[in-house]
Amino acid sequence: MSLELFLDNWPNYLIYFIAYVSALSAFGCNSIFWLRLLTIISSSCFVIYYATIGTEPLWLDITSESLLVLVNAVMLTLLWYRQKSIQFTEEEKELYATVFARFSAFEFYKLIHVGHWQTFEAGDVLTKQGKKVPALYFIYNGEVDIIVDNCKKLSLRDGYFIGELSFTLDQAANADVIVNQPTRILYWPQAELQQLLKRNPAMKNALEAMITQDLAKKLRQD
Ligand SMILES: Nc1ncnc2c1ncn2[C@@H]1O[C@@H]2COP(=O)(O)O[C@H]2[C@H]1O
Repeated sequence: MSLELFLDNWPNYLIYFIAYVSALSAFGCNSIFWLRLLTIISSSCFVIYYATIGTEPLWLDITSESLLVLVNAVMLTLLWYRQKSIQFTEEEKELYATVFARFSAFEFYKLIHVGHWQTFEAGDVLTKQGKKVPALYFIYNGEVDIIVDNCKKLSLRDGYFIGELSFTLDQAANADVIVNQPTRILYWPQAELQQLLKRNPAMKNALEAMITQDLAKKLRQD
């Protein structure tokens, strides 16, 4: 390409460059929102490029790129509408903002949907050492005692998971866990949570990362 030709057409090449970089970035995105938005930007630029680069507009390319813009714009609108219609309680909003920020709003909604909120009273037993654990618990507000071989090892307060070991390793509980004051807990029955995570690999990764962080915090306490 001669310098003269390049200088004559530089706005077109710039548009092509933006389209190409946007498409590349879209392929590298984990977030469906950004993937769709970048695809819209990329395909819109390609439409302009194909409309202006030749002596005649390239109608076949313009049509296929326009369809990509249309499909992604519709899907993005649906995504926005779905996110907007999700309603969380005050407790759930706080949890989402502080602890479950790795999840998208819709993923968190699905997580909350299979979960149950309950206020446990002092003396309630969450897990029994050597017994199967029915659920994965998250302490929202309160305190529980961890008891191993009838000996209290420590107490855990807000922000800790309980039952994450048996959930991850599919084993019996390694401790009795007993609530020692009225404690607000969000819990997920193990089987239902496993099913949900099987259908949503991104959620599985996010929860595993949270459990890893939780275990690291617990190791520091020991
Ligand atoms: N040493 C410990 N420190 C913190 N938490 C513990 C400790 N031992 C047991 N737990 C918690 O008690 C739970 C008992 O059930 P899990 O073994 O599934 O998961 C265990 C942890 O959540």
